[in-house]
This record gives sequence, C-alpha cells and structure tokens, in this order.
Amino acid sequence: MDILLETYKDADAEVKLTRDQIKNFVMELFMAGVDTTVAAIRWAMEELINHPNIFKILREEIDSVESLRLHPPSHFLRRLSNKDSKINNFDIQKGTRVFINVYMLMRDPNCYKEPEKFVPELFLGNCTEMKGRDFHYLPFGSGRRGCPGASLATSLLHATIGALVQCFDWKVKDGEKADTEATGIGYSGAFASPLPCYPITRFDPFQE
Ligand code: HEM
Repeated sequence: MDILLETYKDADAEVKLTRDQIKNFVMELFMAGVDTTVAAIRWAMEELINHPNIFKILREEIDSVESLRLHPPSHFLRRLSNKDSKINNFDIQKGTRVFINVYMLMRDPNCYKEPEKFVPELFLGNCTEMKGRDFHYLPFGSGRRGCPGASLATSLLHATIGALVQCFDWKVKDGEKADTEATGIGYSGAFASPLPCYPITRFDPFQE
C-alpha cells in the first residue's frame, strides 16, 4: 500500500496510478485471495472430518493438496483464443472465448484412478506439481495469467489446516458425515449446506 500511494503521489512516476485504480487493485486482491482460500480450507476440513483415518495420517504430516483437486475454489479458467486452432477436432476461431472446466478435468478418470475419492497419498509421489505445467492439476490455473497468490495461498493452507488438525479433534453432530455436495453457485464453489462441526481441543490450555 505504501508503494502504491507513493507512486500515486509521485508526479514523475513512469506509471500513473489513480486512487480508483488502487482501490480496484486492493479489492481484486481481497476477492481473488480471501474467498478462494477460505473455500479451500473449508473443503479440506470437510473431507478430513469425513475420513478420520486420513485425518490421523495428516497429523503425521501428509500434504493437503488433494482437497484442491476435488474442490478447486475456481471451477473454470477463461481464455481468449489469439489464433485459429483445433482442439480435439473442434475448430476454435481466433477471438473465441474459451472456458476450461478444471473441476471436471481434475476428476477425469483418464488422469486419476478413482477420481471421486479423497486420496491425499496420491500427491506423495512425483505424479503432479503445483505450477500448472501438469495440465491434470490446475487449481491455480497456468501460464501468464496463472494465480499470482499460489505460493501465499499454499503456505496459508498448510499453516491453517495444519493448526486445525494438530490442535483439535473435529466432531460432526450425531456422528453425521459432513456434506460433500457443492451448490455450484457462488464464486468459490459453495457448500450445498453449511458444515456444522465442533472443535474439541486436544491440549489442556491451562496445563504447563
Ligand atoms: C486456495 C487459494 C487460491 C486459489 C485456488 C486460487 C485460484 C486462482 C485461479 C484458478 C486463478 C485464474 C488462473 C488462470 O486463469 O490461469 C487465479 C487468479 C488470480 N489470483 Fe488466485 N487463488 C487463490 C488464492 C489467491 C491469493 C491468496 C491471492 C492474492 C493474495 C490471489 C490472487 C489472484 C489474482 C490477482 C488473480 C488474477 C491474475 C490475472 O488475471 O493475471 N489468489 N487464482
């Protein structure tokens, strides 16, 4: 923010910034950064609560990228075709708006064995990576317009989910399963019904 305001005030700045541009930029960071990360944490917790055995393994340190494969906060990537091309025998004319359905792509049985299943161990080997060069795994998109917040988001997810898993057991009312249905409505793949769960602390905060 300091840098943006300094640039705004600097009459000799190479790039001229208006206050409206600064406001839009900050709003974009909040919209693109907060909603997505919150949705990713909620879905990861929902899958972990439904799979106590995996919850236990995670406590013993398994990576949490799997929930981003099953529940990417952004279901679609958008691109504009800059030249005539052919994809799977479809002619795509220059200037066509193309939507890439990463939700379906990351559940494609040709790419993943048992694609609907929550199997974090899948990511323990070398089978995928986070930079979007592996086009089977694209929660953060790819290329020049790929998510600039991917590494911040990944650190945030690891730290938050790590703390939620390490410090609490999570109970769902009457032993019910957390709801895995998404509405498909909303910016970041909202839950069909909210996840009612109760944290039970593992540590006695009053014990030294
Ligand atoms: C789990 C968390 C997040 C997910 C899953 C996510 C996902 C995405 C995806 C799929 C795109 C579009 C990429 C493409 O079209 O190739 C995107 C763009 C973007 N993301 Fe994220 N994001 C997350 C967190 C963040 C955070 C923490 C920030 C910033 C602090 C952020 C800032 C942005 C911005 C500014 C864009 C637009 C980039 C552009 O159009 O050039 N995102 N994000």
